[in-house]
Amino acid sequence: MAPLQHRFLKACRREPVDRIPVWLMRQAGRYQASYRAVRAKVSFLELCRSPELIAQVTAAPIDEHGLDAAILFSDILIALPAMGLDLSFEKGEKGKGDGGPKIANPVKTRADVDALRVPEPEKDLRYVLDGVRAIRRVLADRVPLIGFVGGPFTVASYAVEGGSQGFTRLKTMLYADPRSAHALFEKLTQAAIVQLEAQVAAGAQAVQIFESWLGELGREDLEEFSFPYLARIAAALRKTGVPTIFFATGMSTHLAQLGKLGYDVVSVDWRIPLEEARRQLPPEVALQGNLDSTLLLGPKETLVARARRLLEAVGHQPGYIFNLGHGIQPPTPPENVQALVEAVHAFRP
Ligand SMILES: Cc1c2[nH]c(c1CCC(=O)O)Cc1[nH]c(c(CCC(=O)O)c1C)Cc1[nH]c(c(CCC(=O)O)c1C)Cc1[nH]c(c(C)c1CCC(=O)O)C2
Repeated sequence: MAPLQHRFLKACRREPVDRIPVWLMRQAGRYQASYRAVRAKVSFLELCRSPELIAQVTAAPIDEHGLDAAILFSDILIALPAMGLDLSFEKGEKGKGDGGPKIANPVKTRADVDALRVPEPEKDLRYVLDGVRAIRRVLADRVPLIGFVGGPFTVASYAVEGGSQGFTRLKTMLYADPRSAHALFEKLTQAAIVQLEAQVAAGAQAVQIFESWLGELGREDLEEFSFPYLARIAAALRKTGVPTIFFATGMSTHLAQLGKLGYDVVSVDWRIPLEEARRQLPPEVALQGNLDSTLLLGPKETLVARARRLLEAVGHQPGYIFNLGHGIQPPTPPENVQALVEAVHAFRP
């Protein structure tokens, strides 16, 4: 199929589609036996640094479940080592859940911020871009490839806290040392732009910004510390010509503002009825979301009924991409992913 005619790209541009496109955040991951088999042999970072394995795990959910878009297998923290931060992923301890990211030398002072380097993607992150090129070869235009980076606030939360341990240090920096916070967001904005430009140049056909934890901020802080940077990323990406998707959680109270940042698609979480999100976003912005990922744990009948409700609510208007409100949870039965994709494709827009 001609690449621009894929239903996912058409929906991003708010053109009519034959079926509602569906892809799922974390569609390549631990709920799949094929992914667990790869991870039994290599660490998470080794996986992220191998172009061949990146292509293999990115394509697996397309082959296994018939999803309408692939998402680059990587991580929002992948550029931090090149920027000067010592990143590792801890192995999950038995009974303590999964291992999370850890940064041994988190950003604390203005000097730490100034020492951060903006990465040079073709040099520092060559394996990501070789991964993008390898995925395009493996996919052979069956479905489009989505590239991504983390949003400045979400990446900063790991860089400053040293891992997944809340937001107090970063938020304290906003109030106690706003100039350093701005300098940090400025660096992360530049890093986001150069990475996404390089991913598009290597073959990514759409891009998504994962700003997962932005819902931590209130309106005043969003206006000062986040929206200007997000708008700059959107403006830079517009020049690349590929559709742009903005994703965050906990942001349902700010949809009118998010709709003005310049992204083609806004992805919303499960906290807001989808038809309400549709009314609050400007008509020129497409909508993605918003099934609660817990529904994928079952029962299947409830999952399918809830998916149909979303489709009936917004699927008859152009500009809708079916997705979850956040990532797939590792205990998800693969047959439920299959049932969900079939239910979305059975709907007539
Ligand atoms: C916050 C965040 C991270 N990474 C990401 C986010 C934003 C999205 C979100 O909110 O979930 C983004 C991400 N991480 C991963 C992808 C791949 C693409 C996809 O399939 O969606 C994407 C888009 C792989 C991954 N990234 C990670 C895994 C699990 C690693 C493993 O195999 O053990 C995967 C598949 C590890 C990771 N990476 C991160 C954390 C906190 C963790 C540990 C928690 C966890 O295990 O889920 C940082």
